[in-house]
Amino acid sequence: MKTLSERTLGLAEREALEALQNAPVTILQIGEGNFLRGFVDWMIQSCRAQGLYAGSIAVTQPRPEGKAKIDQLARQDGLYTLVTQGLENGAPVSRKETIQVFSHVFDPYSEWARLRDIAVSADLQVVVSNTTEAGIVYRPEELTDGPILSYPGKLAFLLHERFQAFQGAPDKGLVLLPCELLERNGDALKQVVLRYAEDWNFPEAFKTWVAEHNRFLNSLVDRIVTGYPEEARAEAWFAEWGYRDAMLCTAEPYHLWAIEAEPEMEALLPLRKAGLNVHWTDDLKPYQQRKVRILNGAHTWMSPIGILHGVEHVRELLEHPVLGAEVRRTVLEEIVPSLPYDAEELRGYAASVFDRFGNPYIRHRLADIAMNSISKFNARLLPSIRSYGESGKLVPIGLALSLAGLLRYYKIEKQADGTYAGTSLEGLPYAVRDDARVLERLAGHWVRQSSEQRELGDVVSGLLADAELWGTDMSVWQDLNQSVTREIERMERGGRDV
Ligand SMILES: NC(=O)c1ccc[n+]([C@@H]2O[C@H](COP(=O)([O-])OP(=O)(O)OC[C@H]3O[C@@H](n4cnc5c(N)ncnc54)[C@H](O)[C@@H]3O)[C@@H](O)[C@H]2O)c1
Ligand SMILES: O=P(O)(O)OC[C@@H](O)[C@@H](O)[C@H](O)[C@H](O)CO
Repeated sequence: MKTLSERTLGLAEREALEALQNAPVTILQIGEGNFLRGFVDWMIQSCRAQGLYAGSIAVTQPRPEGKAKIDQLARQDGLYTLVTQGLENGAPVSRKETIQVFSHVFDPYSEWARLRDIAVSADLQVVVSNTTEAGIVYRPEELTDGPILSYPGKLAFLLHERFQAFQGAPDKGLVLLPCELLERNGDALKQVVLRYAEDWNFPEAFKTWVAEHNRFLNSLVDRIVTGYPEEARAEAWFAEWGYRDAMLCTAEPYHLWAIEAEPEMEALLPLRKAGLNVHWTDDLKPYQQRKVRILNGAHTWMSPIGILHGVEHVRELLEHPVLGAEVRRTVLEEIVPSLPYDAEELRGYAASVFDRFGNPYIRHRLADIAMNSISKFNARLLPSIRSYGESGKLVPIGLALSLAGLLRYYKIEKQADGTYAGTSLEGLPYAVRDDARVLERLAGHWVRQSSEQRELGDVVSGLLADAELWGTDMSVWQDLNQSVTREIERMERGGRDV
């Protein structure tokens, strides 16, 4: 069977592809991952299909490891299939689209000059990225003629080239739209870019141009993009379509992009005009807190606990007689009251989130969500716990249970191959993926339980007091040590799962 490429397209699609390949590159995309392909690229496709957008996207991967995917996408002439499945206004929908938005697909490490040429082109207007939360970080790097390794470093270098090419012209600044799930992601990116500019002794005039004539927009993205489906489902689709697609991506119908900028930005990106659920807003915070604390908080509540109980997917957990009810109750009775917004509206949002989690067409693996759970816990659940702890109130049981589940999940040991693994409540091993220093630290806490024969309560207090992990000392919050210890003991006895 053939693989999706220009050759598998019909005549009209082939003509559209030719037009795309000749379109100006108005957007540079740093990131070949599932999320951008199931969200931003699909939105640009929608604008183009309605004749609202004439530009095209050049896409590169942010780090050397992404080369295989970029090469595959290039072999497919930049084409991939997006299947959107789920409930829309209560009715099932299943849409298949061939996304055609990429006019250039290349590896920036072997084609650095090509990336530079795009960065200094007068056509370029926007840079979008998604490099995970780990991508927007400062790591000291030597200034060379390129390639620059990190994403913010690349951006600092490329903006400097652009600044020089246009002699700092105010109207040649770019709009930067990072999609990483970091609070105020635009501000974070700008800060790191300016730090590289400082390190590399770029002139003050450049830093002023970056700060004043480039727009680093803060935004909040919301869509569950589950990437390549299970093998059997993919194979069934390929048989039906008559071609294979290694870049196939799946997503839910729901989407929201809240962007802190004035609605006039539509002149650049006509997203609302295209009928997309995009909100230009002057205050992102309510969107951010609502989504991260409710949707992502529920995900991070259920992943460690679910894995410990042998549950594999989000929907399966929601259907679990004990855990499903408990996660709903925790969100509605503990997380919602901890947020400073209209409770009715928040409950409505939570209900829509549970509907999305119950989407029968997508299987969202808890093991995928569980990656980097410590930083996720800190961003998603800890703020709710803190709002009780710091006001001297008892941390309610569902939130204490989330912490108990997390700590028990990270009861890990280093394996011969350098990876870390834990053991589920049923005695089955599972792999734990997180930052190397975090894993070492957590394994260290737990190893003391056996080597020094310490009580579980002592290990839990040591863990809660470890501000290196949480950025705060949680052991000072009323009775939290006791309730977390009690929940771990109860879990070990199978107490909540009968
Ligand atoms: N998938 C979703 O449902 C979803 C929804 C909203 C937000 N997000 C955000 O998108 C991010 C990526 O999700 P995805 O589904 O596209 O995953 P993915 O694995 O398909 O893509 C990850 C991307 O990040 C890059 N990357 C990974 N680690 C990096 C690092 N240390 N430095 C630079 N680049 C790095 C990879 O090269 C790749 O481009 C998530 O971390 C999350 O913040 C995902
Ligand atoms: O993508 P991650 O790994 O940062 O987080 C896993 C999920 O919580 C996340 O992808 C949500 O599905 C998404 O944020 C929904 O918009």
